[in-house]
Amino acid sequence: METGERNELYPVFLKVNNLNILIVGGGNVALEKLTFLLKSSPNAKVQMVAPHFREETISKAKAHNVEMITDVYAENYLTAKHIVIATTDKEEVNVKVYKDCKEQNILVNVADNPPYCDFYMGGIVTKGNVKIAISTNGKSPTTAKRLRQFFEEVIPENIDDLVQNLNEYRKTIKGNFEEKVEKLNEFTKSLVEK
Ligand SMILES: C[C@@]1(CC(=O)O)c2cc3[nH]c(cc4nc(cc5[nH]c(cc(n2)[C@H]1CCC(=O)O)[C@@](C)(CC(=O)O)[C@@H]5CCC(=O)O)C(CC(=O)O)=C4CCC(=O)O)c(CCC(=O)O)c3CC(=O)O
Ligand SMILES: NC(=O)C1=CN([C@@H]2O[C@H](COP(=O)(O)OP(=O)(O)OC[C@H]3O[C@@H](n4cnc5c(N)ncnc54)[C@H](O)[C@@H]3O)[C@@H](O)[C@H]2O)C=CC1
Repeated sequence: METGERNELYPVFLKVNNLNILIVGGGNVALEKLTFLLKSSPNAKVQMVAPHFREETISKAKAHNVEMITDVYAENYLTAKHIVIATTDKEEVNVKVYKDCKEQNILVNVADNPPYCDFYMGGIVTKGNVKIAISTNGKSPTTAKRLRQFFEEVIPENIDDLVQNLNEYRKTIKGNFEEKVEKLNEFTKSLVEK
């Protein structure tokens, strides 16, 4: 069914190893969000705060130097944070996290709760230097997951060779900016010609 709706979210590729991320909660949802975050960005700087952490969450966190603080959420944990993900089983705690973040202009995602998200986590495909992020505008996370699996399958592993080769080639091209752009476009046009 064509509804005429359009995804107006703006994707960015964050250097999360330069940013301080807080995950509130240490249960199943925290583990899911942490797992996808670290799968894409193994060096992300993450701190977690929860009164209780599940075993699997602890193993994952330890393997990636994620700091775990055993405590209930309090506003002081937002200090110096850029991005916060709330995953607790207490609606009122998640809403408090959301409001505290809004007051401090910190980007916040209440997992699985779109009205309380400044941004959504997406499906992510990584092949060497190439990364594709997928969003269904929050309409169907399952579709995002299936598309991620589809692109993981169809995008060739050696796509990174093309990137590396063109990176070398662009260093060797002489001339001004326009001439370089023209050469690179000429060199790669067969990729999009039917
Ligand atoms: C809006 C968003 C906000 C956010 O959390 O950021 C959101 C919201 C919700 N998710 C829900 C459930 C599920 N989420 C998944 C999976 C993923 N969810 C992810 C992102 C997002 N989920 C954001 C939108 C992304 C977009 O725009 O498409 C992915 C892509 C990335 C990630 O989690 O890091 C990751 C796949 C990663 C991968 O595999 O690559 C599965 C599938 C499964 O696990 O098999 C299910 C069960 C099936 C189902 O319900 O569809 C529910 C209902 C909860 C309830 O029942 O109450 C809501 C709430 C609602 O929709 O209202
Ligand atoms: N598990 C799932 O796949 C799904 C869960 N949900 C909902 O998401 C919420 C979380 O689910 P789970 O992660 O499975 O629960 P969980 O019980 O595994 O984890 C909840 C976490 O929140 C922490 N927590 C509780 N109070 C806190 C506080 N004041 N400050 C900081 N942390 C606190 C707990 O210590 C625990 O680590 C629930 O409301 C659930 O209904 C929704 C859809 C799917």
